[in-house]
Amino acid sequence: MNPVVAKAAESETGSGVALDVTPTSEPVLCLCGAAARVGGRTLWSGVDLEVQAGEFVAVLGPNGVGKSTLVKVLLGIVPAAEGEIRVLGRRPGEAGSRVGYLPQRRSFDPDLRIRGVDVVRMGLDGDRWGVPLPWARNRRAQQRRVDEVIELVGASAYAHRPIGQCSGGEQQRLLIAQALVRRPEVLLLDEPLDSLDLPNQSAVAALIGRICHEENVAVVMVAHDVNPILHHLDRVVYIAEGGAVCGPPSEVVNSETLTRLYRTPVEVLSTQDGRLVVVGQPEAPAVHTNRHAG
Ligand SMILES: Nc1ncnc2c1ncn2[C@@H]1O[C@H](COP(=O)(O)OP(=O)(O)OP(=O)(O)O)[C@@H](O)[C@H]1O
Repeated sequence: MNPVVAKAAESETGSGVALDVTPTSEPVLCLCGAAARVGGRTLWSGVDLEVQAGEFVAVLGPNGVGKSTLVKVLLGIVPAAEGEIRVLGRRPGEAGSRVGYLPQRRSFDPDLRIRGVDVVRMGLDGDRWGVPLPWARNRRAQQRRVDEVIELVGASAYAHRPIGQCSGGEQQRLLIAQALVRRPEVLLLDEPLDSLDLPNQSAVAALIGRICHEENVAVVMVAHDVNPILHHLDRVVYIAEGGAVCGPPSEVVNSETLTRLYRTPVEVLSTQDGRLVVVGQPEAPAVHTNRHAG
């Protein structure tokens, strides 16, 4: 269930057996025997997970099982009921801007005049109510970073338009830019593909995969549908009433494991190009309540 972190290779020497320990980096996220309880109810327990820098991990499972709660536990918004949680070697909530967060999607009012570039900038100075830092040198550096991250997510063409006039996919890229603007080492994304059409789902999934692997950012992403992200993923965490399973997609995303976890027949098919397709996975509801706030 838990990925192997420490690797020790035994090598024969003339006088006996020596331990040649291969150095491995510290995991950026670590849950050990973690449990979450809300409203007096245990949502999940016994969750073991380690995430390394540059790994893309999806949190999957049916509605209401506690996927967003897992993200909130990592953020320190919801305290873990049991177990040990470390985020960049510290307790949840203590790593500050080293952790980027994109909450579950809220749509922007079409009449909202604030520009995409301003929304991205709020990732830098939102805690100061968008009032820029006074020093000109800092302002220039901030502007450069805002431009850079907008370029990174491919939003330059529309970043100066009012965000309410941008499409759902464009808004989502700008929000990802906002979450990235402080160069986080960990990015926590709560259903960033929700309510996007299929081409946008795969474009945004590819963007997140690229940021994760090229910028060495550890990404934990809550998702309902594994298909758009499957071929970018390093690991998945499946939570269901039957428990939680962590592992590489091929070990977790298979008919037997998912049928057991979902307690309903789920079939995983393999396409000619080696991609997995999940069929029969319980659908997300058409309407989401806004209980993710806070
Ligand atoms: N503060 C709270 N008090 C009581 N119950 C809560 C609280 N927050 C969440 N819950 C409940 O905990 C359960 C898990 O919620 P969570 O949002 O983590 O699930 P989820 O797997 O992300 O769901 P979805 O797929 O529908 O987004 C839900 O039944 C929810 O109603």
